Amino acid sequence: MTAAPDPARSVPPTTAGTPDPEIPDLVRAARGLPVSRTPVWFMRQAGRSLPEYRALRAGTGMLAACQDPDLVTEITLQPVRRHGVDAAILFSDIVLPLVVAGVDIDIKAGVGPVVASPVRSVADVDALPPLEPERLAFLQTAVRQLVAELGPIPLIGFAGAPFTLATYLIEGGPSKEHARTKAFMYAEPEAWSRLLDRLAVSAATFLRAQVDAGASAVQLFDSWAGVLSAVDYAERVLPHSRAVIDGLGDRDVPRIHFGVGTGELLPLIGDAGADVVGVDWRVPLDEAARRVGPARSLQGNLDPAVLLADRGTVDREVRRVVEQGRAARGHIFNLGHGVLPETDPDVLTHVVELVHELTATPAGPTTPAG
Ligand SMILES: Cc1c2[nH]c(c1CCC(=O)O)Cc1[nH]c(c(CCC(=O)O)c1C)Cc1[nH]c(c(CCC(=O)O)c1C)Cc1[nH]c(c(C)c1CCC(=O)O)C2
Repeated sequence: MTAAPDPARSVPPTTAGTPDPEIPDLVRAARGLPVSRTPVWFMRQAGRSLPEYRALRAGTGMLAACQDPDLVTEITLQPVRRHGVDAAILFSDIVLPLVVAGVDIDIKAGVGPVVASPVRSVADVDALPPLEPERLAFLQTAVRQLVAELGPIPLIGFAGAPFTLATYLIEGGPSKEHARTKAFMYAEPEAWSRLLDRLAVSAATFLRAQVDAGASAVQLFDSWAGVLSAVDYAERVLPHSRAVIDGLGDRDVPRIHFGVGTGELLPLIGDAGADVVGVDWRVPLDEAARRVGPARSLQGNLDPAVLLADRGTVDREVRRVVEQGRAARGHIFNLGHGVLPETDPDVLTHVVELVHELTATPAGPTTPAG
């Protein structure tokens, strides 16, 4: 599916004394190693912007599709074939571990996850069923099929972080202010901590299942963490997100950690244990690199709405993100949040080509930091 690795590339050792030219650019960028060109993928690349996705999904509910290994495989591959992105992301959803464990959740089209009985008390927390790893056999089948089909292209596994999952469980569905969630966090600190502990355990189980079946990297989505102050995030959320990442043990895969509106939290998001901090469009990548420090790479951060503008604007903004990304230890090009459903897929393909063109190094690898 991609060109054979270029033997002329000199790839530094990743483990003492063993240079490995087989390591994909995504993994190298995540580790701050030289890349042949900046890797690109898009959050929500598999989904409603693609007509072939809408055709395949017709008549199948979102959660049913996520539990059908053949559908998961095909939907995950669609954007890789069409756009030539440098990574696939497993077609699934952050609420899937809860659904598989037996929590009554539906994903309503155009709305998002809706929880039948929201969590509002300690008793509700204790009643949440645990996720038995054996119930993830379908997911591991999908991952194995994908790894076989993808060849050298890495598959990113993912999970929802405890805070973001807690917002759905407590609110009962999507919300803007997350007021009930915060009220529960302040009023019931012990129940809160117990809830996030449980969510961390199931997120870690979900990630391990994907990595053990062959995923090459993982992303922890804490999409809504940006609604918290740095102090509350540090004290009441970060330890639980760290527990998810620590739950991967010594599995040697890069960890990407992302949230929206997290400008003030960027150093903490890194501290929770990420190799790569995902950044939305609000903070330019050179400034994000200063906030995160030299020990981590960055992912992001084109505003998804830019893709709805004219070609000149798209090109200018892509160039800006690429240039600002050079300040980071390593840069994985992405959007600042998911692809909007109304995006023209041809524009996504164009962005992949442009990023590759702007960052290709025919004479050999570059070090993004200079
Ligand atoms: C918060 C969150 C959710 N799910 C996810 C997050 C974190 C990322 C983010 O912040 O966007 C993660 C997610 N959800 C989905 C993926 C698949 C992989 C990918 O292409 O990125 C991933 C990584 C598929 C999906 N998840 C969902 C869809 C759309 C459902 C459909 O096609 O009918 C897809 C493709 C549904 C969903 N699920 C959720 C929402 C808010 C929605 C959108 C509701 C809507 O607009 O319809 C919860």
